[in-house]
Amino acid sequence: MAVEEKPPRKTGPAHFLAAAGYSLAGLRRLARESAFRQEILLILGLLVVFLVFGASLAEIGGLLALGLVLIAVEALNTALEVLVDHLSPGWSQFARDAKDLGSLAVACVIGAIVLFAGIVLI
Ligand SMILES: Nc1ncnc2c1ncn2[C@@H]1O[C@H](COP(=O)(O)OP(=O)(O)OP(=O)(O)O)[C@@H](O)[C@H]1O
Repeated sequence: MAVEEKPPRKTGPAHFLAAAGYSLAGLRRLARESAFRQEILLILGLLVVFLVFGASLAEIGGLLALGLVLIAVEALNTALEVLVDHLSPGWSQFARDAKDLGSLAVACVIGAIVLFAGIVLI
């Protein structure tokens, strides 16, 4: 297997700009996942409900912060799925465990968001 040479490491402001570009590329990749698009709809839907019910700035900030945590966990879960699919094109127990654990992590954050929204709105 041919090994591609790594580009030289960037430092200082160039590193900061490059990292922002990598994150944007990650966001574009994540946007191809239907689960991610549904999670964004959940956050936006709850945001509208919070605004209609006159939630405080702190409550809206809490929702947005939890939404960012959900995006972060979904990004890591997608990274894990990409690796697992590459390592195990067929069925295997480790692939199943890894994907199920990733799903659990996402489900926990969605549970935290639903709990938070329930507490704010009740
Ligand atoms: N290669 C595999 N070997 C064994 N089980 C697998 C494999 N790929 C997927 N699974 C099982 O199928 C489930 C769904 O996997 P799939 O790849 O369809 O994820 P997904 O539904 O796209 O996840 P998400 O909604 O988080 O994107 C996994 O949680 C796992 O239990």
